[in-house]
Amino acid sequence: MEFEESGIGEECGVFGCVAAGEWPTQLEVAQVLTLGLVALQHRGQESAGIVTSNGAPSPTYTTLKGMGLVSTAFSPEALLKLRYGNLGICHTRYSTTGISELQNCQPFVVDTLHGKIAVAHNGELVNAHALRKKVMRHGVGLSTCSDSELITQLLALNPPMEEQDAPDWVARIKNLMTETPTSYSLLVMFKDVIYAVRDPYGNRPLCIGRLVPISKLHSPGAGEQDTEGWVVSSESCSFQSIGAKYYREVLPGEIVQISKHGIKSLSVVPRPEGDLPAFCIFEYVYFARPDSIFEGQMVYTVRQRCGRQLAIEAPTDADVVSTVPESATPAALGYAHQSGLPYIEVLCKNRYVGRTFIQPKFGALTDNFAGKRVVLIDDSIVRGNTISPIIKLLKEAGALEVHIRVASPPLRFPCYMGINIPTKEELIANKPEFQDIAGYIGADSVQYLTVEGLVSAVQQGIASHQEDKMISPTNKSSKRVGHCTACLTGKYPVELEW
Ligand SMILES: O=P(O)(O)OC[C@H]1O[C@H](OP(=O)(O)OP(=O)(O)O)[C@H](O)[C@@H]1O
Ligand SMILES: NC(=O)CC[C@H](N)C(=O)O
Ligand code: SF4
Ligand SMILES: [Mg+2]
Repeated sequence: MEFEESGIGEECGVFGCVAAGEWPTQLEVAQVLTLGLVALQHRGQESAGIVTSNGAPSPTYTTLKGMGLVSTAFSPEALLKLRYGNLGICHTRYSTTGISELQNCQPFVVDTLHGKIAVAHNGELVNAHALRKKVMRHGVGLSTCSDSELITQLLALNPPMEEQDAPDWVARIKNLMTETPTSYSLLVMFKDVIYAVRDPYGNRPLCIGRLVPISKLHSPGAGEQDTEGWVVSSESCSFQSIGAKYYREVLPGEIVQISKHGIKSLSVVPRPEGDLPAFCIFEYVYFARPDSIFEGQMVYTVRQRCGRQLAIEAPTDADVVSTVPESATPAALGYAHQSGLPYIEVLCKNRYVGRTFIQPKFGALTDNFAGKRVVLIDDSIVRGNTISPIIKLLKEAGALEVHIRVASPPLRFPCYMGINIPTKEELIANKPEFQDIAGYIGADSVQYLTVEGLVSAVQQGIASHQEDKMISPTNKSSKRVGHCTACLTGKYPVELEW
């Protein structure tokens, strides 16, 4: 069998739920957690884990972990064990630090001076190596190579300013933020609350939703008194599958407490003076589900805008516009709309062929394009493994010309913040062949969206009221909008130690 990798690795998904009102709750917290996690499956398929708590003063935590997809990681019998949960957090993993095995599977649960905490993490610590040594110097033993275990242990450490008798979680989380600037979106469960945390750069997403009765879901009159519970998720797409209303995003550097009494913003930790937020721009380009909302805008709409911008920057003399399914479709529609060319489908994707299994992944919808000049849109070219066989297929099936337009700039640099990008040498944009990329992949022409074009397509939809919401009284630097583009530009949001 022949294998050839394509694309860039996903990331992780975190999800949490706290039942509102009286406990024990009537809300099926375990079911909400499982459904929420299934909706984040695109962010990681290696393993999954769920931890629930009954929320009592000396709480009982129930933990389930398994390898593979959410649907296969837990047996129905095992899920029954979670039924007394009044709150819980869960995680679906794509490993970046520490191999894909059960002991690295999240959430991590450790006992601290004040009781057990459970931690779910999306991201990757840029200073994990040095921090590991530092923590070990304190006499803390680490049982895995995972940076998420490191976060858990850092939270368990007494911060310098803490009192002995009661834990000060804000102080502990701030201490973590002092030790490591990025990249993490975290859910920390302690007894009867969940702390939702985004690093000061806001590199990874995190948002909050409100569970309301189905009858009130679409009613504008549904008020706080109708709240059945609170949910928190890497992406808002999961709210649709559990009947929750989008509430708001957790801000960069913010620590939000979620309890049965509601949502409370405890603090917003500032970035160093002058530093902009650095939300991963590739969430918009490729990772996120198109029905998710970031920074007040739907990912699908941003992808369409990228396609429109691409049509402005790289117009093509052609007959039809099409997509490399799945994720490039909104950009292709945007390109078609802007260029005035008709949009048609030229490829049929076999959804049962895995990411690394070379061919046949696509079939040609010959009748739609034989004898025509095709502009084919993809959202990204990474190694270049996907696009070449497609061009060959389309030409053999009768396309007169195939012009490739890419709705993001060439990827040239590795990511150290939670995404597995191939090594520099593996990236097609760094190879000598890139000088004649069209000839190399067999296209009639190839053009990419510029960095400026991508950034403007992303940022023009961030409404000024959204920008205002990002201002915190203590942190004027969070006033402005900013995105990480490091894999495209080599400009990392923080100075790297290697
Ligand atoms: O240049 P390469 O290394 O081949 O990778 C680039 C391709 O990988 C991704 O798609 P993927 O096949 O993951 O599927 P999707 O578009 O359906 O999400 C991306 O959308 C590109 O099409
Ligand atoms: N992709 C991620 O967010 C991974 C989280 C963490 N670094 C892990 O490897 O488990
Ligand atoms: S380097 Fe690229 S993939 Fe990594 S966080 Fe930045 S934009 Fe996202
Ligand atoms: Mg693709």
